[in-house]
Amino acid sequence: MAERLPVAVLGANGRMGSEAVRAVSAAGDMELVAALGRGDSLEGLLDAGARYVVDLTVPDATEANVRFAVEHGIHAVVGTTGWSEERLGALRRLLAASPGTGVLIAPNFALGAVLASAFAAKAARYFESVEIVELHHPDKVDAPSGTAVRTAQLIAAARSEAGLGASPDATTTALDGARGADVDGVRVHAVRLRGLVAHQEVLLGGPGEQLTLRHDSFDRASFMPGVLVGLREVAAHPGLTVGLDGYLDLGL
Ligand SMILES: NC(=O)C1=CN([C@@H]2O[C@H](COP(=O)(O)OP(=O)(O)OC[C@H]3O[C@@H](n4cnc5c(N)ncnc54)[C@H](OP(=O)(O)O)[C@@H]3O)[C@@H](O)[C@H]2O)C=CC1
Ligand SMILES: O=C(O)C1=N[C@H](C(=O)O)C[C@H](O)C1
Repeated sequence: MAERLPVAVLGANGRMGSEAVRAVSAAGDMELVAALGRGDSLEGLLDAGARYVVDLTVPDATEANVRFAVEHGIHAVVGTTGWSEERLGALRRLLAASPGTGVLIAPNFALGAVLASAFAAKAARYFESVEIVELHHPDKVDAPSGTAVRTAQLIAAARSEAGLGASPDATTTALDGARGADVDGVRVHAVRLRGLVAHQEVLLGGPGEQLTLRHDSFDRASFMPGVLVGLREVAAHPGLTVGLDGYLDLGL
C-alpha cells in the first residue's frame, strides 16, 4: 500500500483550518501529523515529519509560513489571501532555490468558484461591461476577497488580449467607495453580511442583455475537496501554481 501523505495544518483552530483538520484526518491517503495554531512554533512541522502543509491563517502570517515550508522542502497548499504580485515574485525566487518543492496558492478551493471565474474570463470579451460583486460573512478581514481579485485579473487579461478596455463609466462625481475597488480596471464591490459564507456574482452587460455568473459556498465543507486535490497534486507540480485551475483540466 502507498504511504500516506504526512500533512500539517497551519491555522488549525480557525474556521477553515478546523474543517481542513477534519478533512485530512478523514482522507484514507493522508495522515494528519500536526495541527498548529497562532503562537505554535513552525519547528513543530519538522518534529512531526510533515512533508505537506495546508496554510489557512491570516494575510500577515502566510508569507513567513510558506517561506519556512519551502526552505525545508515541504510542499505547501495555501488558501490564505493577501498574496500580492510582489509577494508572489519573492516566492518564485525562493522556489528557484528549491526546485523539487511545489506551492499552490489557491484563492478559492471550491470547484464551482474555480469554474465560475474561468467562465467569467471566457465571457468577458463578448460584453461591453463587466463588474464583480463579492459577498461574505462579516468576520472576514480582507476586502475585496482573494477570489474576486483573481477573477478580476483573469477578466482584465482576457479583455486586454481581445483588445478591449475598461467597462464604460460616465461617473464624474461619486462618494468614496461608491464605485467599488479598481482591480486591473475591473470594478469590484464587497458586501459583508451576517449569515453569508462566501458568494460572488460576475455581472456582464451588453446592449439589451445581461449575463450573471453566480457561485455560492453555503458552508466550508465546499472547499475541502479542492484542498485534498491540492495536497494530492502539489508534489507533482514543482514551483509556484496560482489557482486550483492549474491542476484541473477545465477544457476551456
Ligand atoms: N482558498 C479558499 O478556498 C478559502 C480561503 N479562505 C482564506 O483562508 C484564511 C483563513 O480564513 P478563516 O478560516 O475564515 O479565518 P479564521 O480567522 O477563522 O482563521 C485563521 C486562523 O489562523 C490563526 N493564525 C493566525 N496567525 C497564525 C500563525 N502565524 N500560525 C498559525 N495560525 C495562525 C488564527 O488564530 P487566532 O484565532 O488566534 O487569531 C485563526 O485561528 C483567510 O485568508 C481566508 O480568506 C477562506 C475560505 C476559503
Ligand atoms: O474569508 C473567506 O471566507 C473566504 N476567503 C477566500 C477569498 O478571499 O476569496 C475564499 C472564499 O471567498 C472564502
